[in-house]
Amino acid sequence: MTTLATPERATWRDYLSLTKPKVISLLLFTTLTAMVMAARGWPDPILLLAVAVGGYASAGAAGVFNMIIDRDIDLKMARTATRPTTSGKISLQSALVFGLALAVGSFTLLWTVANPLTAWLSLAGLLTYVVVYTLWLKRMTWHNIVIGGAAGCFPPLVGWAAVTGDLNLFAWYLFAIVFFWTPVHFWALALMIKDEYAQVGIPMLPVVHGEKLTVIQIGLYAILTVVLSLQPVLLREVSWLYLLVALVSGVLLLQGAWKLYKAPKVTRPVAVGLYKYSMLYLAIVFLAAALDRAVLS
Ligand code: HEM
Ligand SMILES: CC(C)=CCC/C(C)=C/CC/C(C)=C/COP(=O)(O)OP(=O)(O)O
Repeated sequence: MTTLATPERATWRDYLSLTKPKVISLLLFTTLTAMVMAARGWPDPILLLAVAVGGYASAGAAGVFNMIIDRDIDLKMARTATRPTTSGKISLQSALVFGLALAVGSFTLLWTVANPLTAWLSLAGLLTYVVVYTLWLKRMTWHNIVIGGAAGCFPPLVGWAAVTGDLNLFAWYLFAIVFFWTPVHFWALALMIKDEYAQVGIPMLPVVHGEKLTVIQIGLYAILTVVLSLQPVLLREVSWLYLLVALVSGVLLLQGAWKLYKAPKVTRPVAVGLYKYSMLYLAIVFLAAALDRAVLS
């Protein structure tokens, strides 16, 4: 007698993995620290909680839609091959319902507890990631990261708008810091997995123009990131504490990029080092700005 294999049931962990929780942890960190910067101290705890939940749900929905759209290429890359959308553990329909529920829930929560601007900014981040990056540019041009990377710059605007109901020049500087940081973060990683991208035909910079040009671009974007990160000091939005931290962590970022440039050949430890440090760098800069504005002003 033959027994029919029953498909493995998806658990809550599978659904959680669709939201890319590790990536969201840093996105959300930029949102919550931007709230502290805007409030110059602790924001209202109910607002903080609503923005944390709404921000997670919005970025999570973006991750779900990305995994639905990209399941053909995700299946062929070792890093992404076991995602529930590629293994079939979560059906397309279930993923779609989950993503839509997160997106609608997030928009409603942010609109009602924060304000309409916050809800719209969050939706703009989601749409930039899904439509501009995933659907439009990712498979078309190596500029995908620079232009599509704007998606990841919305979280600090979301946090700022939730507290103030508005945006100012300083909030846009936070956007710009993440904007110029993203290519450093992503291309350092792309250097290590360029063969996988080449295999599935994704035109990431190291695949299209090689390692040397990628390393030069990483250096230029690292310089722009550090220069931009110092501008809020000139605007007197932050003071000596932030200046000190941004300078030291910025020098370390530049050092990482320089090490990559000087190496005769890109080696995994150097690229991994910069990739990992890039994430610490962003967290440190945002934390320093939040502390500076909360404690020193
Ligand atoms: C277009 C923009 C971006 C692209 C294409 C990108 C791409 C990636 C990729 C492919 C990974 C590897 C994930 C894995 O190992 O499965 C990664 C990791 C990560 N990214 Fe990004 N990223 C972008 C922007 C951002 C932004 C704006 C943030 C946060 C502010 C961020 C935070 C992270 C974190 C925290 C990780 C580590 C996740 C882990 O350890 O598994 N990324 N990114
Ligand atoms: C405010 C708001 C909702 C903002 C959303 C911002 C957002 C979700 C940014 C995500 C960045 C990211 C993980 C890109 C990787 O995509 P990939 O397709 O290149 O990576 P993969 O190969 O791991 O799927």
